[in-house]
Amino acid sequence: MLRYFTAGESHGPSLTAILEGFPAGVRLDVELINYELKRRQGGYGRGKRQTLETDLIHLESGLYHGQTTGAPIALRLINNDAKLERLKEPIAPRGGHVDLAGAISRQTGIRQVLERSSARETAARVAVGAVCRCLLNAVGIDVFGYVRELGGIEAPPIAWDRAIRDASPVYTLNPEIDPSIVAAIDKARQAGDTLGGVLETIVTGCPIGLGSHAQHDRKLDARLAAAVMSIQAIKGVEIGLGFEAARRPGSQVMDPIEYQHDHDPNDRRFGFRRPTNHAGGIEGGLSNGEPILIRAAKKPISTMAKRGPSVNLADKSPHPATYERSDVCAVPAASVIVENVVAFEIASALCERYVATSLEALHASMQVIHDLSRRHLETYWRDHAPAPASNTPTLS
Ligand SMILES: Cc1cc2nc3c(=O)[nH]c(=O)nc-3n(C[C@H](O)[C@H](O)[C@H](O)COP(=O)(O)O)c2cc1C
Ligand SMILES: C=C(O[C@@H]1CC(C(=O)O)=C[C@@H](OP(=O)(O)O)[C@H]1O)C(=O)O
Repeated sequence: MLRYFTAGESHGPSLTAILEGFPAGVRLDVELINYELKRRQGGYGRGKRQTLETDLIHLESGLYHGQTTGAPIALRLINNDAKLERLKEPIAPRGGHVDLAGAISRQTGIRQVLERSSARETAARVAVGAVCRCLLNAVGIDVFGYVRELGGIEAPPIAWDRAIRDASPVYTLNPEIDPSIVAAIDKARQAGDTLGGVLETIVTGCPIGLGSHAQHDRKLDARLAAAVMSIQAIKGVEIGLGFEAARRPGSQVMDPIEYQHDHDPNDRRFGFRRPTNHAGGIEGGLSNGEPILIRAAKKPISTMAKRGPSVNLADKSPHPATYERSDVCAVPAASVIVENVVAFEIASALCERYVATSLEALHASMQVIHDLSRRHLETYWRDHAPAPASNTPTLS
């Protein structure tokens, strides 16, 4: 199992993450990690802060000649806009933020709680996820995300192609590609308002059996949902059809099972095919070999230039919520964050399933378990199939 912690305030000197349990022998691709960090900083609608920060990874432990050693990996990101001690205390808590509940429950000012709950922290989580991608890439697992909807406008379907995704307006500041979404963000900004959206992430190449059917906190869907829900401003998570499944009869939800006899012996699905993937690649808490589909809803940014109603905490009189420099839309950034927290959860489930303390051990263990499963499929039901006229009781 992998685990990580993050530390750091939004305007403190730096963000730190410590990742533990990561296998030895993985070459960490610093360019890939910095690319993910850069993608998180992008997208149309972000505020001035992203022009001040240049998120570059500092790998401070757990490496020897560029390869992981199996020891905890410490990751650090420097905040250019570090000015925590000079920032003013907000007087009117912002709805939708930790401000009021945090200050009351911790007996502090608002500043002490908002600095830590800020989504600046997600830079550290993306760095952790990007490290995990280095492991996933080595075993043929890919995690890919995109914006599905923004401000109620459906984004054009995006091909599963990185070049196309990265050229999309939701990841760049190029307004020509999807003018309606860009116009909606501009309109919200002019009105002092903000926009949310819907994100989709797809994991391909997952072997069958990540997660657990046997214990609540090890189910893969539960772990993914918790991880995605823990991202700032995410308010809904669906796997596969999600809420749509509740509206359909069973016959339009259950994915048929088919078998391809002439499949490749190394096929991670052992020849089984599902013509639909309404389950989103997870059944009974286990990955089933189909692409894992996760959808997340991001609420609009709560800090609005037009300032919602609040209360002055000094005299308790009505007062507009404190406004600080803020994003108008961070939906594209949230998509990158979802991808990377998902990458961590998949890597963690992978290390757990294959008891991997090194990349070499992971490869070997994946092969051994694959061969074992093939043999099992060939022999178990041949040896255990009930006789045609058997009296074996069935449930009725
Ligand atoms: C990438 C990203 C950027 C964000 N930027 C802002 C921002 O500039 N201003 C703001 O008020 N909230 C922003 N948020 C949302 C807040 O962090 C979040 O709403 C807040 O911490 C309260 O948490 P909750 O919405 O999960 O309850 C951002 C969220 C994400 C994921
Ligand atoms: C700093 C980041 O996002 C910040 C997340 C955030 C919030 O309240 O969540 C508020 C803003 O902070 P600031 O007031 O300093 O501009 C965002 O810029 C980042 O994503 O790197």
